[in-house]
Order: sequence, then C-alpha cells, then structure tokens
Amino acid sequence: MTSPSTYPNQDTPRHLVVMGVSGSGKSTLATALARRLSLPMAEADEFHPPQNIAKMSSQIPLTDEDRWPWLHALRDWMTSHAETGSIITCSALRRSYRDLLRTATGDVLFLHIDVQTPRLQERVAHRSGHFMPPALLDSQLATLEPLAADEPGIRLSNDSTVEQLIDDAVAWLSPSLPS
Ligand SMILES: Nc1ncnc2c1ncn2[C@@H]1O[C@H](COP(=O)(O)OP(=O)(O)OP(=O)(O)O)[C@@H](O)[C@H]1O
Ligand SMILES: O=C(O)[C@H](O)[C@@H](O)[C@H](O)[C@H](O)CO
Repeated sequence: MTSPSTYPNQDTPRHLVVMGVSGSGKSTLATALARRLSLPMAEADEFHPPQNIAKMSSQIPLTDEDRWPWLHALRDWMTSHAETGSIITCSALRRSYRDLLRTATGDVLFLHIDVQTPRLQERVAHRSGHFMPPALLDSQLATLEPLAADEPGIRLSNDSTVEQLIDDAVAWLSPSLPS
C-alpha cells in the first residue's frame, strides 16, 4: 500500500474512502475524520437504489451488476467535490470497484478497516435499526479483496478503540495534510 506522501502536491484534492465489510466501523471512523479534517462526507448506503436495499434486507447479496450504478454515483459525487476533496464510506470490496472509484477527479486514498471475524459477527448481531442482516456478513467477507500493494491506501486494524483508529489515520495522512 502506498503512502499519501507519494502525493506531495497539497493542492491536489484528496478523496478518502473508508472501506471494509458491513459492521467494520466505516461510518464511525469517517464521521470523526470528516469533523477532524473539515471534509464534506457522504455515506455510500445513501446512494443505493431502493432495489439494492430491498435485496440486502431480504438477505440476498448484491451482484456486480447491482453495484456498478451505485459505484458510478459515488464516483460522480467525489468528482463534484473535487475542489475541496471529500470523505466517503463505501464497502469497496473488490479491486475493480476501487479502480472505478479511483477515476474520480483528484487523488483517491483508501482506508481499509480490518476487523477480526468474531468481533464483526458480534457487532452486526447486536446492532438494531440497520437494514443489513448479519447473515450477509459471510458473503461480504468472501467478496472482499484486500488492498493490493500498488493501491494507495492503508489497512487499519479495528481491534483498537475509535480514538486510536482516528489517530492512526491522521498520522498516516499527515504528510499530505496542509500544515
Ligand atoms: N473501533 C471500534 N470499536 C468498537 N466498536 C466499534 C468501533 N467502530 C465501530 N464500532 C461499532 O460497530 C458497529 C458498526 O459500526 P459502523 O456502523 O460504523 O460500521 P459500518 O462499517 O459503517 O457498517 P455498515 O457498512 O454495515 O453500515 C456500531 O455499533 C459501532 O458503534
Ligand atoms: O457492497 C455491498 O454489499 C454494500 O455496500 C454493503 O456493504 C452495505 O451497503 C453496507 O455494508 C451496509 O451494511
């Protein structure tokens, strides 16, 4: 995984994509980072068409065909925030999905929150009021292709507290943040 310091031009807008399977803590980290870095934020779940939400709610995993229009919409949202940069949550499970998101205007960096499976199972089992059923976690994990060595991003272990995660993310980003 490449460091953001390989993008030394601080004038280039930077989009941060907080990625990972369901329940990994994307919304929690992205909300805190958006506040810390004063970046506009979007939640990928808000970009799903109703039929995708209905499918997942019925315990049917999304296919690539279900995901492409959704990923295009997210990519376009990032491009529309090219002047400021942005932060989004997005599962971004496959390399090909990330390749598409990387076509947004500006640099696109991925922060993958990696959580041990038993901890994930516990989290999704105990959360209420969310459309995503715990039964879909296995398919999320099976679909996940972790960041490859040539993909600009970082793997963050979410066995730590939210505060520690934020500090790790900010420390990793700091070479590229305006001083
Ligand atoms: N670092 C952490 N330590 C302990 N619990 C956490 C941590 N991060 C998030 N959580 C908890 O895990 C649950 C899932 O978090 P969150 O909603 O942020 O995940 P998510 O990846 O956005 O989920 P989804 O994609 O399914 O919407 C929440 O109950 C949240 O409070
Ligand atoms: O790519 C996908 O299968 C979806 O984005 C899912 O990951 C959920 O929308 C999200 O995780 C909410 O729980």
